[in-house]
Amino acid sequence: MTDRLDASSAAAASGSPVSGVPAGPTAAAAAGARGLHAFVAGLPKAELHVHHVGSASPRIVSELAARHPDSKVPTDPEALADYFTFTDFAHFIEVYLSVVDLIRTPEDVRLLTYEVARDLARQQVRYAELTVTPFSSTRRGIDERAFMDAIEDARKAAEAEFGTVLRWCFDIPGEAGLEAAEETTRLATDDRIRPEGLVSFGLGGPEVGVERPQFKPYFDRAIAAGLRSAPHAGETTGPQTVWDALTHLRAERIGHGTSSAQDEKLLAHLAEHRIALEVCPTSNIATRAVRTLDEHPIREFVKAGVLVTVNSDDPPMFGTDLNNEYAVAARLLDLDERGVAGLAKNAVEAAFLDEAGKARLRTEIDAYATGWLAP
Ligand SMILES: Nc1ncnc2c1ncn2[C@@H]1O[C@H](CCC(=O)c2cccc(C(=O)O)c2)[C@@H](O)[C@H]1O
Ligand SMILES: [Zn+2]
Repeated sequence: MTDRLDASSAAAASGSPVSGVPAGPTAAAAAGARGLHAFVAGLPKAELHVHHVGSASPRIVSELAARHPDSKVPTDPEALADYFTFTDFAHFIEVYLSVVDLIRTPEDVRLLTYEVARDLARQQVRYAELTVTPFSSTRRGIDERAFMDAIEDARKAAEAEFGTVLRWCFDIPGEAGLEAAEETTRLATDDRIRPEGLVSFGLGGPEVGVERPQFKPYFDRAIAAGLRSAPHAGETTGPQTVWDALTHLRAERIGHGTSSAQDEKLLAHLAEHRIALEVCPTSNIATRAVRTLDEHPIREFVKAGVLVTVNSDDPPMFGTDLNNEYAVAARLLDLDERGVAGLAKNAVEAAFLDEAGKARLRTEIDAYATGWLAP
């Protein structure tokens, strides 16, 4: 499909004003691409779909692997790149869990979290909602109180030292079933244990055979406790999974939602109700959820007026980072700098952040884009 959107319609559809023009297919485009990468690198950003363990850098993973020689995870960063090559989604989960197995002490948790925050700050990420799976750590023997203290300690240090604001999304690893759902809900709603930075509740892992409606009681409890709902859906299964997340889990945002493009009514519903899709282009290719980037449905989403946010999911595992995901989205949507700034502002609109915080981020993005584009 080659229905290329020009920057104006793309950015307009994505909810932000633009007067930019699409880069032409010439040397100017090459210069523009270089300029665009530089623009993205400095652009203040918010990231809404990025996993805690999935963000462990090769350096951190190899350091943790060295601490645990019994692990099959390579200690050599180069070998790790091969190790992070997946044949399908199930293989991705298997590799993901082998990294989860490396996180064995509260010190491992704090080191991981602080370094992830450092990597986000390096990309000018001012605000990130990090998806954390506490069940996977508590069931592996990490004390729940120590776990919460470790992530909160790193969160506060990151805000003080990097200026990056972190919030948590606690997600249920759905394939682990209702035991995991109960434990995750308890950790997310018990005021004696839930961390101050917790804002949302999610559902991750394989979708095949993991029907969303069964988790309704747990999402009801989390929402009643003031948490926002942002489950994965439509990543490796069809649009019905997205419908189920909307109707049974009262999703306010959808992780991936890739298969939404197969259902016109669903696209219209998402657009009408401003339910953001947390789009992670390279993730979808790496896990084989989508065959090639040119076949990625992000253009259909924008064309349908859906609120599209750009995210990295598990960046080191997918050989990417958030800046690269913005560059990929800009290429697929044929965006200039103003259009890319519009994507950043989409993430601010969809963030589970108070209005004052959103206003600050919007001002930062506008000031940066204006400064960049000034003659
Ligand atoms: N793109 C992604 N799409 C979906 N999820 C993703 C993605 N990236 C990262 N995740 C994370 O993968 C985990 C999967 C954990 C899991 O399935 C599982 C199954 C059985 C037992 C246990 C256990 O811990 O004992 C865990 C989830 O927690 C989720 O947060
Ligand atoms: Zn994810």
